[in-house]
Amino acid sequence: MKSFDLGLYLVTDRDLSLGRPLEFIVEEAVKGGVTMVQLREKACSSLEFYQLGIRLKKLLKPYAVPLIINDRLDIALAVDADGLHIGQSDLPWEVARRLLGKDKILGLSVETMEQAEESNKLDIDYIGISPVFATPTKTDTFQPFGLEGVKAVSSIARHPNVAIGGINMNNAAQVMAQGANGIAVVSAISSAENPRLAAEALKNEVTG
Ligand SMILES: Cc1ncc(COP(=O)(O)OP(=O)(O)O)c(N)n1
Ligand SMILES: Cc1ncsc1CCOP(=O)(O)O
Ligand SMILES: [Mg+2]
Repeated sequence: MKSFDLGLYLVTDRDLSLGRPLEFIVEEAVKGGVTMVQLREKACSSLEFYQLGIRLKKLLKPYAVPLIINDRLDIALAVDADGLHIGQSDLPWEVARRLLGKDKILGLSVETMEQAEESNKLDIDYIGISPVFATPTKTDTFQPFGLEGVKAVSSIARHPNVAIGGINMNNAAQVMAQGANGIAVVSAISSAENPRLAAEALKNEVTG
């Protein structure tokens, strides 16, 4: 059975990791309480993406933290990752599901209320509410949902949801209070001076 906890979801970005190795960020984050990890490296050759995936899979196995691959179904299959995260402009979810099989985790971003409603009909495992707030980490986004939007999506969503975009220590508790099942962050952990302490502090906000 696939089981996963969206509570505190780390999405990687080596460019925002202050020169530290990805493995260091990921392992410290997991020790601090991260429950899911997504390998999201936009400026990466296929070979490097594959090698990073293999290394992260090995690293995460003893912690039983799922590894999700961003965008690349081929890499998710090649490294036998726990799942794939796709957006509205990525491969169709049906194709991803067919090739991944029913036992892998499939996440889909929703950027509008209409997409959130549509996602209820799909054979996916979670939705990413994207973005909650505007963020310099990803600028090619739709209008941010804001806290009210997170509340509206959470109230209609049939799938578990994770909120993403501009989430940090100052707003994590408010995001959770809207009904989100978890928060996904890049910079709040990857760019923190101490990623383990940052993860611990965020986890406290999530668990209350
Ligand atoms: C958990 C989570 N939610 C949303 C996204 C954004 O995915 P997408 O819209 O495909 O954009 P890119 O990440 O590919 O730039 C995500 N990655 N993770
Ligand atoms: C990948 C992604 N999808 C929507 S916003 C975003 C980036 C979130 O980064 P940060 O947590 O640094 O705002
Ligand atoms: Mg994508």
